[in-house]
Amino acid sequence: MDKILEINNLSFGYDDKLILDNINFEINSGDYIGIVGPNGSGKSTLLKIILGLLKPTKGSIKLFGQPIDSFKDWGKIGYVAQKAASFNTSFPATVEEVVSANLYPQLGLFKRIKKQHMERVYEALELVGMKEYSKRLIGNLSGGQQQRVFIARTLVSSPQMIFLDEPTVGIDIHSQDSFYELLKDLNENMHITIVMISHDIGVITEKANRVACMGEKKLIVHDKDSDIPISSILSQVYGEKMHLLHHHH
Ligand SMILES: Nc1ncnc2c1ncn2[C@@H]1O[C@H](COP(=O)(O)OP(=O)(O)OP(=O)(O)O)[C@@H](O)[C@H]1O
Repeated sequence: MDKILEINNLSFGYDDKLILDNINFEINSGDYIGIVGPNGSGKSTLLKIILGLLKPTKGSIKLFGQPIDSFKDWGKIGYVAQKAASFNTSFPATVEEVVSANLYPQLGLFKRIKKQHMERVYEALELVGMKEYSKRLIGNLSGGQQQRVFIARTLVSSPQMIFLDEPTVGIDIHSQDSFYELLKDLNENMHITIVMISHDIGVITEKANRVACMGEKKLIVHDKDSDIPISSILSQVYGEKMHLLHHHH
């Protein structure tokens, strides 16, 4: 199996406050990983380090076999943030403009987008079921539809791995279900590796094939087919609060 992310002995702190303490973690091609953990445990910090936005204090990270410092192929890695609640209804960009904006890093800043590039945009929108909304303003769509557009936006760079940071916060339950169907489809049929941060342990344990649990500055990884029940790992990290968090839809 191809390792697409390798983290060795990683530590990180903001100023002198240690957040991650000697973490080891690997992601294989085709994984569907959920990252869970209490508020403030360091999930977003870990993600920012993996995306090259923060530098580790100690340890090493390899992306697709390459040390992160010399890694250039960022198109292989997609990123979808929390629901872009900040779009107001008159935000002046259409769906196809939002998606095609992600073509510029590949084209170079001053190249024009041509017809064949727009075909990729429409293909991506078709894949996420949003092609008919191409000309609509992004701010006029529901939260669930916007998240689909943001998936399409990452797809135009043909990513092999997509990170999502609490992508369904503020999205109604039916749209959440179809959003998870889309992720499953990307993972199983397009073989895109999915790494999703979520507070919803019920969803993560159901959808992901590995769960990485952040707590006490450490990351504990649980495989779906392991003999150890996931509840024992979660209760180490969440303690007494766990029964409040563990629910299924
Ligand atoms: N830029 C920063 N400077 C200093 N401390 C920070 C900074 N960003 C985050 N922290 C602190 O680092 C810790 C980890 O934060 P982080 O956002 O990574 O946690 P998280 O697990 O993603 O939390 P949540 O689930 O609430 O989003 C928290 O104690 C937070 O207050």
